Amino acid sequence: MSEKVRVMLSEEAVDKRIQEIGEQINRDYEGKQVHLVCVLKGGSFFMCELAKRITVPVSLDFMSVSSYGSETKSSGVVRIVKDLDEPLKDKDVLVVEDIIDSGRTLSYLLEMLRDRGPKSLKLCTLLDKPERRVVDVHVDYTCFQIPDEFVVGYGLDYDQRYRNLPYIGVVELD
Ligand SMILES: O=P(O)(O)OC[C@H]1O[C@H](OP(=O)(O)OP(=O)(O)O)[C@H](O)[C@@H]1O
Ligand code: HPA
Repeated sequence: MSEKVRVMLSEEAVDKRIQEIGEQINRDYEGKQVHLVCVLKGGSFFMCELAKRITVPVSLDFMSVSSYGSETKSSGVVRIVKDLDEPLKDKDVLVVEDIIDSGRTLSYLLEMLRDRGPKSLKLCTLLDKPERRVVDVHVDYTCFQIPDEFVVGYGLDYDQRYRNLPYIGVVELD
């Protein structure tokens, strides 16, 4: 059996939309410094492209989380695998993610980060699959809402592969 990737969102479409979102962030954060928090691994490609388009002062930090074992996955409890290097106290924090699916990861993570006392806390995602939502999450910036299909590329993986594709695609098996 071989795999093919069907393009859902071309590289040009993704780049154009990231530019638009970057401009919106520049307007919203005028006069401030935005502290971007990247959720690894998937968020890293989007974070880099977004950061290049932001013209207000930017600082960056990275964290990695994983759901607890399969039994508790549906509880949405996440374990910090790599924590942030810096405190969030009094910072204007913008969490950058590749995708919001059930909403469990981000809902839990945002609560955890809010407890660290940022001045503001917002969420920016490359992709959102609203049909899959189980837990409500307020998303401040969404590049694309997509249908309920398993996507790869731009940081998103299928069994750790395809993260490096410069577009968003759907893996199809022949
Ligand atoms: O809304 P949810 O249903 O919680 O799903 C979204 C989460 O799943 C993906 O991460 P994943 O665990 O695949 O990690 P990765 O970024 O390292 O691939 C994605 O990056 C989000 O963090
Ligand atoms: O569609 C997806 N693709 C890759 N990883 C994911 N994690 C949640 N949804 C997805």
